[in-house]
Amino acid sequence: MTTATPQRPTLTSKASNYLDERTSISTMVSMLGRKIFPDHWSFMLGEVALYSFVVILLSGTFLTFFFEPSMAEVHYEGSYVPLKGIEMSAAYASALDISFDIRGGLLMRQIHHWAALLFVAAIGLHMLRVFFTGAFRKPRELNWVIGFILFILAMAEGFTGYSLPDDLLSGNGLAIINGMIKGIPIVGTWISYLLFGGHFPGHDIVPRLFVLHIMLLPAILIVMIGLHMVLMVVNKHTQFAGPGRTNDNVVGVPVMPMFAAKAGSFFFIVFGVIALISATFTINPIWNYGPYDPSPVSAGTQPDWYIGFADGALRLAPGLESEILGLTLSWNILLPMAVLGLFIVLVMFYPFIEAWITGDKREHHIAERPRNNPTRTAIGAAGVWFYAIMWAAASSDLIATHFHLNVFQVTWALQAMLVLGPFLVFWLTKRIAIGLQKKDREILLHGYESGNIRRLPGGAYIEVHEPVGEYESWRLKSFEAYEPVMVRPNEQGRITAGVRARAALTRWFFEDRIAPVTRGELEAAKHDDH
Ligand code: HEM
Ligand code: HEM
Repeated sequence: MTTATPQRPTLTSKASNYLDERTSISTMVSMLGRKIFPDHWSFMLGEVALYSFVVILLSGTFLTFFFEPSMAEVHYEGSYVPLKGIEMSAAYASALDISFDIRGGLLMRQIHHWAALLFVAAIGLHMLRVFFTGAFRKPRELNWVIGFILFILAMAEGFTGYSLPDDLLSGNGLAIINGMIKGIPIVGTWISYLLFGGHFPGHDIVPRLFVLHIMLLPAILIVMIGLHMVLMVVNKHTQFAGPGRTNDNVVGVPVMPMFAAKAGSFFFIVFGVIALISATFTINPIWNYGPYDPSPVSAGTQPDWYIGFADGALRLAPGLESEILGLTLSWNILLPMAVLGLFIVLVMFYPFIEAWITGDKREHHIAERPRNNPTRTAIGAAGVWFYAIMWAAASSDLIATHFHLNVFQVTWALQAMLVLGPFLVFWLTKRIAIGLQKKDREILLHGYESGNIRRLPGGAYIEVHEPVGEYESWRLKSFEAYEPVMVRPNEQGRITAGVRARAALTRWFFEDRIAPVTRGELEAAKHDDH
């Protein structure tokens, strides 16, 4: 008989015991390790956002070592010959040094910039995925709001970063912001004075934006992303319908080891793709633009893609001004600011607005197929259209020059598309979604059309339908019934205007609703097919 010799503790086990005895971290690690993640390609978008943020942090830290956030005037003496001896700010000179005289500097600038572009794109698509699958419904409304704040913070990070190198483009961007601020009646001029430390452009804006860009905003972003992830774990992830997947379970792979291995490798893929793009495609060649000078106005320039919608909104606003009590009201600035503000508030609080309209207080853990909620999908499509037109309008001059059109006509066409387009897109999307629902109903009840026509002994012709597979049938059947809210008098027995408005909205939301297939209908269909 042999006795097992006790194994000597290894250095790692000793270290982990030491840590665990002092922090009880093992409980958390094992809980998190057992967490289940469902699998669907669209859940990758949030991950891309997360990993590109890590790339931004790494490259941004590198840039901070060499960037000089100062608007003190210097004469450029670096190795880029065309700008030699030119007067510029220390910030612009240091960004040129990073590009030409610091080893790996240009690649890092490009990695930082490309990662920022990808970051905001991934967030935008992630947000659309969450919206169109209804993943923002109870209990995830708060995480939607946190996510939306992240989106705003990301745009603020992008704008402040873009303004740091103090080249002609970043200066033009700041000039637009200055104009917008000054357009606010009464307080505008004062706010501009405070922000720029005197007359625009002043000498303070770059160091101020630098503090925001590398310290305050990233710190808030990191905390909010942490909160976003904690809430995601607490609420559990939604999953698409399938055999064995219910509102009360999550089917997928555990974090340890499968998901962690997958996520780890995916991080390196995202990093690799960003590095490859950055090594091969120029972004923001500031040496071509020259230092900022308020007098030259460059034509055909574009902001980073995610700021385009704000620029476009300004271009589409009618050039109206009125004077009240000696105050000039610039509607060309106030109107787009009000419309954008309203748009942002509506998107941010959409989960609460929809829940109020539908009166739905249930928890939802199954991601909805966009067609199964035609009104929401149509609202989303109309919103995307509205955003896309404002975004396209940021290039109205380029559209005109490229297609040899009159820039005024391009603006009028875009204005019409901005105002009328959302209604058309809403109607069209809703009809398509309802059409798809009807098709799903048909498939579920009678199977797929096979195109195979048979003649029966009695002479009649029938088309043979192929039965739906088990997985497909789960997908088609997973359709939650929604009911419009009933109008009820309040405690005083009165029907208030609020109740009436809610009733009208709920009717509108559920208009042309397709009811889910019932068990009775399925049985009857089976019987018919026999
Ligand atoms: C810095 C930006 C963001 C990062 C890094 C991020 C990251 C993530 C990740 C990794 C997930 C889990 C995987 C997935 O579902 O894709 C997730 C889920 C989620 N995110 Fe974000 N997100 C960000 C912004 C947003 C925005 C802008 C919104 C909405 C306005 C949002 C709303 C949500 C919601 C509701 C979930 C839970 C989804 C579910 O359970 O199906 N997030 N986020
Ligand atoms: C979501 C977060 C961030 C976004 C979207 C972002 C975006 C940008 C952009 C677009 C630029 C202009 C780059 C160029 O010159 O072509 C920039 C510059 C810069 N960023 Fe960031 N950034 C972020 C976070 C950070 C962080 C966390 C740091 C520091 C740790 C940082 C440090 C810098 C520095 C020093 C510059 C100026 C250098 C230069 O322009 O060459 N950034 N950022």
